[in-house]
Amino acid sequence: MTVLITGGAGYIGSHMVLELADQGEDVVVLDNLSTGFRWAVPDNVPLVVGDIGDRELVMQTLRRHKVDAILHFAANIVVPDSISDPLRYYENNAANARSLIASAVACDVSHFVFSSTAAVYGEPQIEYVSEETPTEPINPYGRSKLMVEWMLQDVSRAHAISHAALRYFNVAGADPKGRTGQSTPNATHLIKVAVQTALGMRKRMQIFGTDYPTEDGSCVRDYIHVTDLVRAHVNALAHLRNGGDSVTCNVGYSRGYSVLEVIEMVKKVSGVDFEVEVSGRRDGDPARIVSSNARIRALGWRPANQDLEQIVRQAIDWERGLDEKLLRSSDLLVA
Ligand SMILES: NC(=O)c1ccc[n+]([C@@H]2O[C@H](COP(=O)([O-])OP(=O)(O)OC[C@H]3O[C@@H](n4cnc5c(N)ncnc54)[C@H](O)[C@@H]3O)[C@@H](O)[C@H]2O)c1
Ligand SMILES: O=c1ccn([C@@H]2O[C@H](COP(=O)(O)OP(=O)(O)O[C@H]3O[C@H](CO)[C@@H](O)[C@H](O)[C@H]3O)[C@@H](O)[C@H]2O)c(=O)[nH]1
Repeated sequence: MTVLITGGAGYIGSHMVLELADQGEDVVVLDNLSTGFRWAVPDNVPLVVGDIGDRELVMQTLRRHKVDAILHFAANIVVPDSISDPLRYYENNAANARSLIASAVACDVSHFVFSSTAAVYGEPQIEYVSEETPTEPINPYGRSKLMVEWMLQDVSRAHAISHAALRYFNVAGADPKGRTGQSTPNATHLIKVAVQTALGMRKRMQIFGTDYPTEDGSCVRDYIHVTDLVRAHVNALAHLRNGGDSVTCNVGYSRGYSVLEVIEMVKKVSGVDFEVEVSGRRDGDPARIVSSNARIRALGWRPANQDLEQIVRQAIDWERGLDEKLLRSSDLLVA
């Protein structure tokens, strides 16, 4: 039994590859390297460079490697880009996912684990978001992900394929052994931006709003370490392989930190009092979004890396080594 990991050369997917390879699972990666890196896939893991929307290539890969499960990470992920170029997001995140699911059904793949997002909830006015909270996405990114959840629900009813939709909260941190991490050059995520500012790669950073109805006025998020996140996929896959029903689960720590708290932590860990300016609110930011994680815990998931200080320390360590890694990588030379 082989697991196909789409987007396995990207940030989260490359951690998933390492986790499964460390466990001795047979893995194959499909990635078009649009935002991923060849070096992020270990040499002993087969990498098929191509697109999830390429039916022929996908079906050939599924058959050749006798794939029984797909972990589908490949997508476009920048919310503001999804607003300025919605059709690209519907094409890649929804239409290409439809094509991938069709290939999976045609090749009798048994299980499908999908990278969904807390963005499907929109702006919930609730302290802890459960999977029963209404899904009201407010941008094309969140909508494109919700469409795939719907497709999977219908397809799992009609065909012999079970699925898990995992709604990630805010993913951060890096592989504790330093093998991979968040490498996207222009990433917009708070911890990445704050770390880059601490390391002098940006002159200053902005806080998008301090007038929210939260304790200190800045937005509150549920930051989850990427290694705990990928372990949730291991639990979800085991559940499906043991004959469990299709399931939708939040994956977060059920604990919120404000933007100001995160920035303070990055300053403390880096020892650099970098420049921060308060600017206006960013479009589409909910004031607070924190998970209830009872359902994924019921599948046996137990987080192990909840310490924000540790998450930030590993993000800093990774960023420090990244420049050299990018310079050495053939991806950059090709670009
Ligand atoms: N990073 C977060 O905080 C976060 C939060 C919620 C959900 N997610 C979801 O997790 C998944 C992984 O995100 P990430 O942060 O690792 O992003 P990423 O950009 O680092 O990884 C995406 C990978 O998919 C590949 N890819 C994109 N389109 C493809 C296609 N059509 N065919 C083949 N490969 C393709 C890219 O080259 C890249 O390697 C995404 O589905 C994203 O929506 C991420
Ligand atoms: O330079 C920055 C960057 C971010 N923020 C704030 O920090 C918070 C977190 O922002 P960010 O790290 O961009 O994450 P989110 O917008 O919460 O979205 C992330 O988390 C979602 C799940 O909750 C995923 O779906 C998205 O892909 C992922 O980008 C928000 O309040 C932002 O306004 C700043 O103040 N300054």
